Amino acid sequence: MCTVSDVKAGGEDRFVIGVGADDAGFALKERLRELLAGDPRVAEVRDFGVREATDTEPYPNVGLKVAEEVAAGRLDRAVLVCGTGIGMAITANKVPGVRATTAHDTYSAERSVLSNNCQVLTMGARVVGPELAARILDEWLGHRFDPESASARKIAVIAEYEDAHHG
Ligand SMILES: O=C[C@H](O)[C@H](O)COP(=O)(O)O
Repeated sequence: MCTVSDVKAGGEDRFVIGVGADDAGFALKERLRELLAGDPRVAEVRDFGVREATDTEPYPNVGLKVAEEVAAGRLDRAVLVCGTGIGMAITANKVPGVRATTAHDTYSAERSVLSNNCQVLTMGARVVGPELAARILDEWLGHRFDPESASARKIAVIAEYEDAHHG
């Protein structure tokens, strides 16, 4: 499995993005996966399942698998979908170094990157419709965190706590 750094080493600046869902989020994940596959800002999409709407794999199993890939540097970002997005966010945030957020509007999607440097976006298929979800995804792909920004020192507090308590 090539790592993100391998992709980046080739001068590739586009995202390597993982997607995952549970049965409640399967259909929306499939739609977002297709959008990502056709987006010029995305180099590769890796699908961590579920692969059918009848697969009742608990969402934490999928969320942890994807979040660990982000933490390991094998994914730049990830999109996780469940019924509300909440369970996937709670799950992904258990992995040290991962910042996941649920966003059901474009402003939150923008600030999740620019203020919070979130690598993981979660959405709830029972909360947001497919067209708005597509808009939110498009907004999210359009921003990159600025490590020189004023937000960086605030995020550093989170990282320092993690290192001190989970390092
Ligand atoms: O956050 C949890 C998700 O919304 C999941 O899809 C539904 O979980 P539940 O079946 O425990 O309500």
